[in-house]
Amino acid sequence: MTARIIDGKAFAAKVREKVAGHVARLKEEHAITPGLAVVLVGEDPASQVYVRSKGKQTVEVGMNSYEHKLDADTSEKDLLALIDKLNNAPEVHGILVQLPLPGHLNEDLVINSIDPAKDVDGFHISNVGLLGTGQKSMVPCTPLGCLMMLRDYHGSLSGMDAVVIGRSNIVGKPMAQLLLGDSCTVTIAHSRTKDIQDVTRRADIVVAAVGRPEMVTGDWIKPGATVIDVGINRIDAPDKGEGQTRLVGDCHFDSCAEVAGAITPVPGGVGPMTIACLLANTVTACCRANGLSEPEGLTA
Ligand SMILES: NC(=O)C1=CN([C@@H]2O[C@H](COP(=O)(O)OP(=O)(O)OC[C@H]3O[C@@H](n4cnc5c(N)ncnc54)[C@H](OP(=O)(O)O)[C@@H]3O)[C@@H](O)[C@H]2O)C=CC1
Ligand SMILES: Nc1nc(=O)c2c([nH]1)NC[C@@H]1CN(c3ccc(C(=O)N[C@@H](CCC(=O)O)C(=O)O)cc3)C=[N+]21
Repeated sequence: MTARIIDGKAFAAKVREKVAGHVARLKEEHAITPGLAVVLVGEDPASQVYVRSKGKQTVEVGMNSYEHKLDADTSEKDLLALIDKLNNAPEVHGILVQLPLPGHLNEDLVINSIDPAKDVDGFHISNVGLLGTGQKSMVPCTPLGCLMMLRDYHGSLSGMDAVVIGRSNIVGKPMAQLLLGDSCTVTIAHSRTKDIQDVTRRADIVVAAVGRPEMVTGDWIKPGATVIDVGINRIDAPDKGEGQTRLVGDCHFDSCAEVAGAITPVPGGVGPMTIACLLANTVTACCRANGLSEPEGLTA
């Protein structure tokens, strides 16, 4: 079998188009421009790339982008003061604090200081609790993007066996909640899972969010299953020349694609959908903040 490739890049472009349509409507009918504030502490080069690309795409869909770059040694007090200012700024509808934060900053404290209504990452404990109890919330962007692609490909996910590899608060756990919400039978695997290949081989859907380059190989996959590769790993690529690197996922693409029914590539899979969902969440947050009906099909 050769898997169908789920084109996250093309899907993300469609989501951004929808978002742009809603932004135009908000501007014309209500004179409101949605605004997204991104806070970056420190100078991690990978984070800088993401922040730049988020800012660019935010502007491309017609929203306002506010970038706040703080020194790596910024105090917790100063960061919390900035978040407080953004919480109270009416032109800011979404706030994202890029993770990971430098070690001296308490991530939980910082995230929980964001107004939950502006928490477009969906990481605030209130949003986590709302998602876990099936109530309306802000849904984390990466799992939301995965869910959109799965729903688009399968239609209904009801009754499917899904295995999520990874139990982080930002990907694995919310992904499992969303799949459960769509009535999958969900298993969460992690570094202590025994005979993990046997677990994944039973799954109709495998979502890999591990952070280990190409760990999941074709023999882990049931023939015809759908593989969603969340991993973003930069590895050395001496074949491309000295000092060159390439991006790979947590799944070994070629061997998985031989067995799977469908698979997302890296790059061009989950990554672009994550940013598109961030923009979607910002529009949703803006509509809710203004008591307007929220766009359909852009949230879970
Ligand atoms: N495409 C996108 O938009 C995004 C991509 N990512 C990427 O997704 C990946 C995961 O990110 P994140 O969730 O933040 O990572 P974390 O490091 O927070 O979590 C990794 C999870 O994988 C588990 N794990 C580690 N090693 C193994 C193993 N050998 N077998 C089984 N499970 C294992 C860990 O288990 P345990 O809990 O037991 O330690 C943990 O639960 C990374 O590659 C990251 O770059 C992340 C965010 C967005
Ligand atoms: N508060 C917070 N929210 C996040 O959502 C968040 C974060 N912190 N910290 C870092 C991770 C990582 N992340 C990615 C987003 C897009 C791509 C993406 O677009 N990737 C492209 C390739 C980009 C490249 O070439 O480097 C692709 O997969 O095709 C990747 C990774 C969001 N994260």
